[in-house]
Amino acid sequence: MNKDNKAQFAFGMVGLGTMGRNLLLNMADNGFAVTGYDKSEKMLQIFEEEGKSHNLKGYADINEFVESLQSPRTIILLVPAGAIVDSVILELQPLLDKGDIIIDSGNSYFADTSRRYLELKDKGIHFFGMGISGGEEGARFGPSMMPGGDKEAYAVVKNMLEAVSAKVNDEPCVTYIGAGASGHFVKMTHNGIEYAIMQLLAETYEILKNGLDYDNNQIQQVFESWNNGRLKSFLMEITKDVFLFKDVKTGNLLVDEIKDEAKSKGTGKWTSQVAMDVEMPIPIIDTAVSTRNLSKLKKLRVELNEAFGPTEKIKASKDFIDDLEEAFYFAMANAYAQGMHLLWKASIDYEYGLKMAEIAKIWRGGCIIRAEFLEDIYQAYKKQPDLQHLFSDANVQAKIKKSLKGTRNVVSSAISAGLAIPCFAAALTYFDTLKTGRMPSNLTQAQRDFFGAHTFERIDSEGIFHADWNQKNL
Ligand SMILES: NC(=O)C1=CN([C@@H]2O[C@H](COP(=O)(O)OP(=O)(O)OC[C@H]3O[C@@H](n4cnc5c(N)ncnc54)[C@H](OP(=O)(O)O)[C@@H]3O)[C@@H](O)[C@H]2O)C=CC1
Ligand SMILES: O=C(CO)[C@H](O)[C@H](O)COP(=O)(O)O
Repeated sequence: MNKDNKAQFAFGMVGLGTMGRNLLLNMADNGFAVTGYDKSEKMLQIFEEEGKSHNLKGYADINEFVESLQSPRTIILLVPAGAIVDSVILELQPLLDKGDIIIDSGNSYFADTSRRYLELKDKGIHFFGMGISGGEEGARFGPSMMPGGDKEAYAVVKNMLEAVSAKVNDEPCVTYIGAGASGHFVKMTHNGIEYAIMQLLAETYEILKNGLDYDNNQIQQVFESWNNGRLKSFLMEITKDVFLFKDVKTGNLLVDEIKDEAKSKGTGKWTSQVAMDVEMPIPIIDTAVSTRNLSKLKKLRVELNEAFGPTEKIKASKDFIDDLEEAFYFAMANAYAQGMHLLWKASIDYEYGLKMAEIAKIWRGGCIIRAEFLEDIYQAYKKQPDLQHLFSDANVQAKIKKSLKGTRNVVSSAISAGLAIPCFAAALTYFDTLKTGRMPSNLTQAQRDFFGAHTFERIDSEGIFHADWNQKNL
């Protein structure tokens, strides 16, 4: 540390918890001069201890922290989303100069990012939202990052972000996402897909455990074999390992000792809420959010389980595990397709200018939803940048077609046995609806017009029509 020159660090981090500390250490590993600020003394100590081989420093005083940064000051926030981000910005603002940069890298709600950008723009401070994914390990050794908004400020940090990000085929898993709050919108959608895939893995576990009576060891083997094939993904990989992890307290497998009530921090819910706002159907993600909420109704579930009785076993054919692999592939593909479709629509409605291929490309490494299948998504949008829906791509279509038979067998067998597979079922019914040339929605329109004079359109002429349904024109 150079004591004669106070402003010695190139990048500063506010929040030295799981993500902030590890990203900062990653930056230090890559040769960047970094400093951090956290109100927790404990976090500062851990940070300095873990980073002792580097020339870095942590501050408990925000004034000293800001003074230690070179101009233009570049400060990344990795604090809990919501009011804390506003309070940190409020503390920083009087200490900053025009041209300084704040990057919010937490899971902030995208509308908050738009508001903060405008508030800080008035004061001459650059602000942009940047989603980050990869958890603790990703932050430490290479995350996927989704910066969007202020292009001028992005140019200042581009090289650093590319250096610290994950790499796939030597290409960085970070790119300029688009205008406005697009970085946080894309990260929110990433998390929506994350919820869907996690729920599909949970339902697969349910089928194997309660439908087929597999023990944890057998379940682990199924996931392990799938992870060596086209279903290879980060979530599949960690899930297979969960089934081997021993509880220190009981010596049993830890998974069996964990309560069946799933918590959430909000990004999945926001994805569903926003999808409703922009009228994009993403029922697998919606169902994954609702299923976490259903899991919280433990007392009611136990009461109704006693009232209605247990589920039955699945009468499995010898190829059932192969069918299950197809069903997982099918439902997973639908989940990614729904997320991408939402991004396609948001890009139009919010004028984000998203490059869909680039998004798939930077999700192939570093992030929680990284998966083999993202290569197919990347290639599809690379070939056709304006592709509305992933399932219009010929390569994806061919693969989906091949997995349909197994999917129908798994979904119908599980439903017949009374097993709860909400996301598998949502995937299949979404797909079947999407490929219905003429839906029964003409009846919905007739009903709306009948009870509320809401009008309808006709197939044989342009215009808006209303019928006097009470005349009983039978
Ligand atoms: N964990 C993950 O896998 C991922 C998290 N994220 C997002 O990243 C953000 C950070 O998450 P994560 O690192 O897990 O959270 P942590 O809780 O581990 O870390 C947040 C840190 O910020 C500190 N902090 C809180 N308020 C202030 C303040 N006013 N000034 C300075 N420091 C403060 C906290 O201190 P204290 O504990 O004392 O309050 C804590 O050390 C969140 O938005 C999260 O959603 C994004 C991707 C992955
Ligand atoms: O952003 C993440 C990964 O990409 C976080 O891990 C995410 O916040 C987890 O969400 P939840 O707590 O709602 O399951």
